[in-house]
Amino acid sequence: MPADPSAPAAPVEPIAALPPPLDDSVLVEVRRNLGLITLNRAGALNALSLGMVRRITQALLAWRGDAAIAAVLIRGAGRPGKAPAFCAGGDIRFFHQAALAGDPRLEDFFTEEYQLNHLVHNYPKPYLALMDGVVMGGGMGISQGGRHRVVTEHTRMAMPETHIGLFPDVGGGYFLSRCPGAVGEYLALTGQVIGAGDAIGWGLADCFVPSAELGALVEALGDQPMSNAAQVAATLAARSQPAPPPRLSIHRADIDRHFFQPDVPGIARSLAADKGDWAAATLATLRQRSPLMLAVTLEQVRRARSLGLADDLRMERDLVRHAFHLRGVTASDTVEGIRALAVDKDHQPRWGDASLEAVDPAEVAAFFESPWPATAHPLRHLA
Ligand SMILES: C/C=C/C(=O)SCCNC(=O)CCNC(=O)[C@H](O)C(C)(C)COP(=O)(O)OP(=O)(O)OC[C@H]1O[C@@H](n2cnc3c(N)ncnc32)[C@H](O)[C@@H]1OP(=O)(O)O
Repeated sequence: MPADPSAPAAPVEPIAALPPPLDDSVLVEVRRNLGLITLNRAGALNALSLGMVRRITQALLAWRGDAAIAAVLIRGAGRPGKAPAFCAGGDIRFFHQAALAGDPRLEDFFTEEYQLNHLVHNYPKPYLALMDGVVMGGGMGISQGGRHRVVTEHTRMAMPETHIGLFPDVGGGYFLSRCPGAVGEYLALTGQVIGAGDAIGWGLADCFVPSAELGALVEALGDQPMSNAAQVAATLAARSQPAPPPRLSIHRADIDRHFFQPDVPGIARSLAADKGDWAAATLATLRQRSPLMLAVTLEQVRRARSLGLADDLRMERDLVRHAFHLRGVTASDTVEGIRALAVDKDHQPRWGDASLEAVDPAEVAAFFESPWPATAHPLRHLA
């Protein structure tokens, strides 16, 4: 069974002291002054396991104080003949299995992944994320805090968690709520996939490099002596190109009008009153999502707007604990959502609430009550 949340948490273990994983799911190498991390689990679109989170964390901590390392770059290994993937998020099949088995590594996963997200955001050296292909969920968590977020023509970016009855975690509240207007609410609730142009336009990426140029970029960064951030930026700028035009930005006024409504039923009513095709498709998407987790997600993004990263991650750590346990594991919309998408693959989740209107506001409020006293919160040490 998972640990009793009211019990004092064990002291936080220094991550650097953890043993490395036994497999090659993350490749870590140094090329002259570049620390290079390659997610190497292409068969699962580089979805993150606990071992991968630990290995990335270990490398970043080791390089943080290493004067020979001028920059860090993270990328995803590809599959021959298939579209590239950076990272499709946390390993949701593991979440499902571990939740049903009461495996305590599920709790460790979220604590350590959120710590890693915080480390990336606060990394003192240039951190480049090559977001070529799928970059979703946990993939966003290890890239959004980076100084140079590179997108390509293959980028398929999303925080798709409401699709699996979850909410956009890994700092999603923090970075989505910083998008312009109500774009954060829109992306969080719908899980809409965006490409390079919209990602740059909405502040979720910094520059565009064609996918075929990424190999040369890595070579250039790893071949030359580098000692400062300006050299890294110049090497990247030399290969950057103008981004392709955004596709969804034409809907910005509608996004703001509908997604600034006070609650999810209000957003649905506003979309229903709009006779356009985009509004109808967007409403249809919302109706497929977990009503409870839509309500939680809207509240999360709105609270996060006035939170710093550390407080946002602490809030998300509370929320993720509740997502699996507040209703009991077997009645959790998250467990059900993962089952439908990735385990049975029937794409027919049976959510706990019959409609958007049926969600109990008191239950939503309970998600925002921490299961831990502040002195025992698993992320109490994050500043
Ligand atoms: C704390 C962290 C939280 C999170 O990050 S929550 C997770 C957020 N991410 C997601 O919800 C994305 C889940 N994945 C998908 O929705 C789809 O994949 C994609 C849209 C990304 C791509 O779809 P397509 O191109 O059709 O590929 P495919 O056949 O679904 O995936 C190839 C293989 O990769 C596995 N896989 C993909 N994403 C994950 C994941 N996040 N965790 C574990 N496995 C994953 C699949 O199951 C499959 O595997 P097989 O070939 O054995 O059926």
